[in-house]
Amino acid sequence: MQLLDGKKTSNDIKNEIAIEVQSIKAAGGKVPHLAAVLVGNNGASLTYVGSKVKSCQEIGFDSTLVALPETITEDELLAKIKELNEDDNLDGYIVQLPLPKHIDEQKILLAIDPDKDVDGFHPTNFGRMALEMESFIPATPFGIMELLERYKVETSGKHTVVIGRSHIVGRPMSILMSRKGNPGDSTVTLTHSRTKDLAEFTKNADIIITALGVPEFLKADMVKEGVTVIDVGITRVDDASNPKGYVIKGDVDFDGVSKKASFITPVPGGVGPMTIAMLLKNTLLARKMRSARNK
Ligand SMILES: Nc1nc2c(c(=O)[nH]1)N[C@@H](CN(C=O)c1ccc(C(=O)N[C@@H](CCC(=O)O)C(=O)O)cc1)CN2
Repeated sequence: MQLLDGKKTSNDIKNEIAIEVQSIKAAGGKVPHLAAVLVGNNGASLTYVGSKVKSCQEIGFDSTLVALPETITEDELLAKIKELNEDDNLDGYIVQLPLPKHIDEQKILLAIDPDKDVDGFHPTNFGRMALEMESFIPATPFGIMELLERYKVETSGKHTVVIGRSHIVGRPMSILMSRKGNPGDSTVTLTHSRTKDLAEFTKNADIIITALGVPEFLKADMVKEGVTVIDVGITRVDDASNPKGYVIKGDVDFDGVSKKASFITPVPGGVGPMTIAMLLKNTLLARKMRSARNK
């Protein structure tokens, strides 16, 4: 069994980007600038946005944290988005999800300038991704593709079962794995909460990508020998004995499934850190595209 080490791989990617930033600086160019919009005080979102800003500082990007109160109205947030779209000093930005319930997420994501949409959630980028054109690819699926590539996992002609149809992970993942190329060229089944007999699909899968958010639901008897398992689930489970007050659990019963798997991601330290690294990669791409447009 080979562990797909997202922590190590994400550090490699950050180092590679840091080297590119040094060359941009040496050539007198402008370094990439990422902004992160955080609405409210959701504990997990604070952690993730904090990591995004810290990573920018580590690799030499400019970064801006736009922290807004939970009580902000939809119109006020849309006004902020307009400001960020018009800010010439900014290459890309993200709006951290989830947003408070009184704000229509879809409306906010639609308002983001597709050229600055480094999360790749705008329909323009989503459509370009589906059509195999250059675009920003949502960071979590992009990170999974990068792990498969760097660890040379064979995906061509394989049966990939994706569990979960969220717009952030499952749906884009199913598109990427069915696109031409390597990784890709897979035969994909997208399963979800209404799928009957899920285990019938997982038992026949060569590759399973699970993004359900149900701790340890994928058990050893639901997979075949030699399977590749990508665990996107990150659930915080209360644990008074832990100094943080919680432990992080993936969707996969790691101890059981890893005995049958040929490749598997851990949680934590698998897909999560890759999400941050690929956001930085998208931001570097945004900078390059902007400087090419301004020539
Ligand atoms: N605008 C966006 N919102 C959200 C995205 C996104 O890509 N764009 N994805 C997730 C949250 N996320 C990044 O934003 C994210 C999730 C997890 C990790 C991570 O490194 N996890 C660690 C565990 C850390 C912990 O929870 O203590 C791990 O798996 O090792 C990074 C980023 C939803 N929102």
